[in-house]
Amino acid sequence: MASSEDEGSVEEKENAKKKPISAVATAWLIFYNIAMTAGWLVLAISMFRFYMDKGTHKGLYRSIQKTLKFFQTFALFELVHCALGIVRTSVLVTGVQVSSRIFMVWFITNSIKQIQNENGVLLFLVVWTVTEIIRYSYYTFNLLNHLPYFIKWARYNLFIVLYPAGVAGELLTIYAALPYVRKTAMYSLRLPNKYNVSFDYYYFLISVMCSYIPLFPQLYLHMLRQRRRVLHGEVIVEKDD
Ligand SMILES: CCCCCCCCCCCCC[C@@H](O)CC(=O)SCCNC(=O)CCNC(=O)[C@H](O)C(C)(C)COP(=O)(O)OP(=O)(O)OC[C@H]1O[C@@H](n2cnc3c(N)ncnc32)[C@H](O)[C@@H]1OP(=O)(O)O
Repeated sequence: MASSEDEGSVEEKENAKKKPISAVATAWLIFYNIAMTAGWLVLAISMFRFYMDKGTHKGLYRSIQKTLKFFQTFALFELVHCALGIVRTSVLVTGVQVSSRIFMVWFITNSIKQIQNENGVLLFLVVWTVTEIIRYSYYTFNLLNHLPYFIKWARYNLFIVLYPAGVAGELLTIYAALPYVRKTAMYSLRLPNKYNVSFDYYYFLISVMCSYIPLFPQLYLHMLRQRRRVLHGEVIVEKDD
C-alpha cells in the first residue's frame, strides 16, 4: 500500500501500466460515453417533468420505458469493451452489473405491468439515473483528459449510498413481482411437456434475490477498492478474472 507522499510516483506507475488504445477505439468510447450521458440525462429530465406535471410517480415507468430499455440495453457494449480489452474493467464485475440491470428491465419491470407503479421501481430508476449520468460523464471527461474534481469525487463517493439504495429498489421490485408470477406461472414450464424439463420462474426469482447476498458485497467492496485507488492513490492488487 502506498503512502500519500508516494502519490505522484504511484500515478506514474499506474499510467505506465495502461495499455495504449487505438485512436478508433478512443473515438468510439468518447461517442459511446457522450451518447450514454445524454440518454440518461434525457431520462432524468423526462422523469422530472413527469413528476412536475402529474404530481405522482404513477405512470412514470410507462412514460419513460422506451428510452430506459434502449439505453440500458445499449450498456451491453460494456461487455464488448472489456472483452476487446479497450477498457481496463473486469468482465466478471461488469457482467454481473449489466446482466442484473438487463434482467430487471426486460424480465421483471417490462414483463409485469402490474408492478410498474411500485415504489421500488421509482427508487431504482432515480438511483440508476443519477449514477449513470455521473459515471458516463466521468468516463467522457477522463478520456478527454479534462476531468473536473467534483465528477471524480461524485463517482467515487455517491455510490456509498446509491449502491445499497439501488439494490433495495431492485429487491423490492422483485419481491412485489412474486405474487403475480406465482399466480400466473409466467415464464414457467410445468411437467409433463415435450422437452421433459420443468422451470419455475417464481423459485428462479427467489434464487436471484438470494444471489444478491454473496454478489452485492463483492461489487461494493470492489468499488471501495477503486475509491481508494482513484481518490487516495493506493496501489490495489486485484486477482485476474
Ligand atoms: C440473469 C439474472 C442475473 C441476476 C444477477 C443478480 C445479482 C445481483 C448482484 C448485484 C446487483 C447490482 C445491482 C446494481 O444494478 C445496482 C446499482 O447499480 S445501484 C446504482 C449505484 N451503482 C453504482 O454506483 C455502480 C457502481 N459500479 C460500477 O461502477 C461497476 O462496478 C462497474 C460499472 C462494473 C465499473 O467497474 P470497474 O470498477 O471495473 O470500472 P471503472 O469505472 O473503475 O473503470 C476501470 C477502468 O476502465 C475505464 N472505463 C470503464 N468503462 C469505460 C468507458 N465506458 N469508457 C471509457 N473508459 C472506461 C475507466 O476509466 C477505468 O480506467 P482507468 O483505470 O484507466 O482509470
